[in-house]
Amino acid sequence: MSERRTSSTNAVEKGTSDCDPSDLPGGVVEELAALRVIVQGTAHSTGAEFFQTLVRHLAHAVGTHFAFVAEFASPGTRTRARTVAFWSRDGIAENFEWTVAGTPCEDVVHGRLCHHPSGVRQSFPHDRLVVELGIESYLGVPLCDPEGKVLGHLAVFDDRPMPEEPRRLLIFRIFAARAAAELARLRLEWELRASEERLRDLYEEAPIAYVKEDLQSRSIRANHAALRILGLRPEEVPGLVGRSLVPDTPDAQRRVREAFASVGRGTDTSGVVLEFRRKDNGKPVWLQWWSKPEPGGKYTRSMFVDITDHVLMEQEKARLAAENVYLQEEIKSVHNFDEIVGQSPALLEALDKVNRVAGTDASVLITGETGTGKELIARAIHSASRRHDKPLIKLNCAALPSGLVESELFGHERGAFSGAISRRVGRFELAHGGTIFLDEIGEVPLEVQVKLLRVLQEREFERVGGAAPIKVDVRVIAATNRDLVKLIREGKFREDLFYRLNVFPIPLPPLRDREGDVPLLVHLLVSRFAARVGVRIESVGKATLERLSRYSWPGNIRELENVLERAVILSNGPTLEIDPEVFASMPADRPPGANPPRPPGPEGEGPAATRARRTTPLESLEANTQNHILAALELAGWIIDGPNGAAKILGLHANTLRSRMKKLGIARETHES
Ligand SMILES: Nc1ncnc2c1ncn2[C@@H]1O[C@H](COP(=O)(O)OP(=O)(O)OP(=O)(O)O)[C@@H](O)[C@H]1O
Repeated sequence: MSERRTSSTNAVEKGTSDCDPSDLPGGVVEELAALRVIVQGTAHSTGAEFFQTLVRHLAHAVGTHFAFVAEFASPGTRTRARTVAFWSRDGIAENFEWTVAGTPCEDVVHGRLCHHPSGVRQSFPHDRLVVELGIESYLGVPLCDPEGKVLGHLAVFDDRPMPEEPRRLLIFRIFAARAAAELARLRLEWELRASEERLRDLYEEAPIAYVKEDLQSRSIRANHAALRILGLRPEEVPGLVGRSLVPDTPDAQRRVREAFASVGRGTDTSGVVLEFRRKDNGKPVWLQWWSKPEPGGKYTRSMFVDITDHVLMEQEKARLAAENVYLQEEIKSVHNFDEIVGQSPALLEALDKVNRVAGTDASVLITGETGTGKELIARAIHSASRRHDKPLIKLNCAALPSGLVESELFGHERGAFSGAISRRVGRFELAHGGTIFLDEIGEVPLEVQVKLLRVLQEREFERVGGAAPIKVDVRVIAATNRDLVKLIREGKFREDLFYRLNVFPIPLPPLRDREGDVPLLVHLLVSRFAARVGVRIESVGKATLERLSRYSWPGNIRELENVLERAVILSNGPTLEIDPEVFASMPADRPPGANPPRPPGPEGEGPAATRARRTTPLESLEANTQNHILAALELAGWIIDGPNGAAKILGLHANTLRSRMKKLGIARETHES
């Protein structure tokens, strides 16, 4: 059939020019005429219009009042059919749908040509249309796709008999072949559209983001996931330069440069991690990105997934790791926070300031000679503040080469400078929610002082090599043994930073000004070292204690610690004695009544130190501690806890004091009796 049609079509095309139809046999002439009708009538139409033309011409060609083309109402079932074009007497009528069982179409839809020359009404008395129209005859043929699958059917019918006529059948078959071809084409078109729609839905609704862009990273198309992740509105997509969403940090720029270079070379980028900023709110997003150049080389197709949560987790891990390293360092240095010993007015005045400022968030500047307990005081302020359960992070600014102070304080991005292999979390970030203690603040390089000032004023900073500001909630405590006013005069310290830090100054007295504190410290430190070294020392020799009290201690408590630690290690009895030779060899010893010498270095130029002579009779460490606690209890009216309690005076935790009182047998009755 199709071979004949092909040759006939050619014949029609030729016939109009150089072939005389009267030379051909009769059947072929009929066929040619029918084909001409179809070709001319339907040449420029498709779909519904095509079928309407077809049924009109068919009815005329075979001489019937009625003709239709029908398809199945629902694909996959043959129980119901509906017309796609219906010719009724002298015009196109409304399409209709019907159940094929019990109608002349029933056999046709099952694949058989069916001709009822007459008697249709009698044979199908329940077919409403047949009865209504008074149908007498019927001719129907199935319409099949090239694989033989029935897609629908073509039928002509009439209220007059339709005798068997080869010519009519031939013409009918030609129309049927054309109708079948159009129906098959429509079906294919429909399937194509449906699959395109499915693909579009898949593309649009895919959980993975897809973007098509040119080699300058101008986007052409983006699916919903891409819009959602990048914070874009659909109308912002065409022409948007993807690179404009990459932050201006060395690391982010390098990554995107490398990714684009490899796409430009025609290679895939598989799974690179890129950092972007959302278009709508500038928030950072991290994407794992795959790009593939299109075969033409002009566009790339990219897909990406949002891994921001994962990256943030990694960063938090890095922060915790940094915190861990920091804490490990901290653990190595033993702190005795609750053991601020001393009752000299100079120390009590400093402790009173600690109490007053601890509860506020004010910056504190602790000044004093080396070894006077500045760090101890900083820790005491933090412990008594509302931030006590958050970290206290310390940085000794003098312990680092000046080039590293900035990155140590503020962290750095990967690749911020040569050697910055990975991103580093700075001490300010570690201290978030807590306190940062900047020891030796006078050593901070001028360029870093600017950044410090910004944190103090605005509570934000940027990592070295980073563009995005990082907000922090950190209380700053700084300490120095240098004369900052002098440094300001010399142009080495910023005045504005000084005033910001100096909101609440706490000057710590040197040990030589702490009248009466040396014996207390001696007893505390000797018992601490004895326990550590594992020796039993019950008292300190009278002469030794006098010498210790007389000495001017330019290195303050740290120097006292060193001397006592050495003495404890060398001790050979329950009474600690220090050879007078040791004092003779020490630079700052002074005879009783003599003015104390000034400590070495520029900071020694301070006010003349007061004399600190010790006249306490020799007693055991235990007795001394007992007396000391009793004195504090008396002073506090036997109140242990609270701001004016004995524990506060002694710089001890209330529970520690209670357990010591119990151990030493101190009770109020004892006092009252
Ligand atoms: N009042 C005190 N009671 C008990 N121990 C103290 C007291 N003050 C300081 N110390 C001890 O003295 C040592 C030195 O103190 P710290 O490190 O706080 O001094 P610093 O002023 O910060 O020193 P530097 O200026 O050298 O950094 C520490 O071991 C500390 O525990």
